[in-house]
Amino acid sequence: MTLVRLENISKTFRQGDIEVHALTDISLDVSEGEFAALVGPSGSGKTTLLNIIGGLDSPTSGKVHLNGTDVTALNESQLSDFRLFQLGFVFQAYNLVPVLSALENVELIMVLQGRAESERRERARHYLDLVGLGKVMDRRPSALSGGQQQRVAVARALASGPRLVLADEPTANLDSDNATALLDIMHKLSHEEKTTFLFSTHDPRVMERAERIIQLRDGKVEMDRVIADANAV
Ligand SMILES: Nc1ncnc2c1ncn2[C@@H]1O[C@H](COP(=O)(O)OP(=O)(O)OP(=O)(O)O)[C@@H](O)[C@H]1O
Repeated sequence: MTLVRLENISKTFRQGDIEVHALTDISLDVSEGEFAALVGPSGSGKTTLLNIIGGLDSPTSGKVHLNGTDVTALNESQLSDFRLFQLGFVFQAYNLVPVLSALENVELIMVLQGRAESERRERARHYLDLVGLGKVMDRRPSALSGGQQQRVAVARALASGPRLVLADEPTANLDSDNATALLDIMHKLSHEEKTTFLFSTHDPRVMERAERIIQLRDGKVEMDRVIADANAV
């Protein structure tokens, strides 16, 4: 089933008299369960595309359909609800709240979703266990390594029950071993939880683990290749 459908997406940024064509006429589909990497040189449009799919930015023209909803037609309050219930985000900077424990950080989005405390706690523990942090869930982010903090961010994204997880350079601040370990965890979760992942990366070792590679250049899709069947583990 198609989860994301991009139709003729273009994005132009204007800086004074200068126009930057960040994305030009991008059309592509992402199916449910895919584990796909968005790759391409710096400035090729990866972040812009992820932001548009995630409703954090709007295209200059074109449409984004996610799970049957025309994201580009939503107003601000519909968009924030949509993001809260349908999407999980993992950013380059882990974006954890420093005064909260790992467990409380994972619970936070579920608080906003209005989930009951017992359910929140149970889900947060479950996902922290799955990412291998069961023993350190009471620690604050400052007492965790970078790799562990990013695993908290992955647990947080998944615990909210999203249809799609968008990850912008999730391994950019990690060394190679931590980067591959994080990707292995994301990959495992994408199969076990049947969650769709779309992540951007520069890292060749991270790219190797993708089941589909969408390569951008100058704001256009230069190559789009399925490496493995997303349903085969
Ligand atoms: N807010 C903005 N205002 C003006 N230009 C922008 C803005 N955001 C992005 N751009 C431009 O759009 C183009 C695409 O940028 P984008 O950040 O999407 O690329 P990227 O592939 O994610 O790069 P990187 O790998 O370095 O993060 C670049 O030319 C960038 O300078």
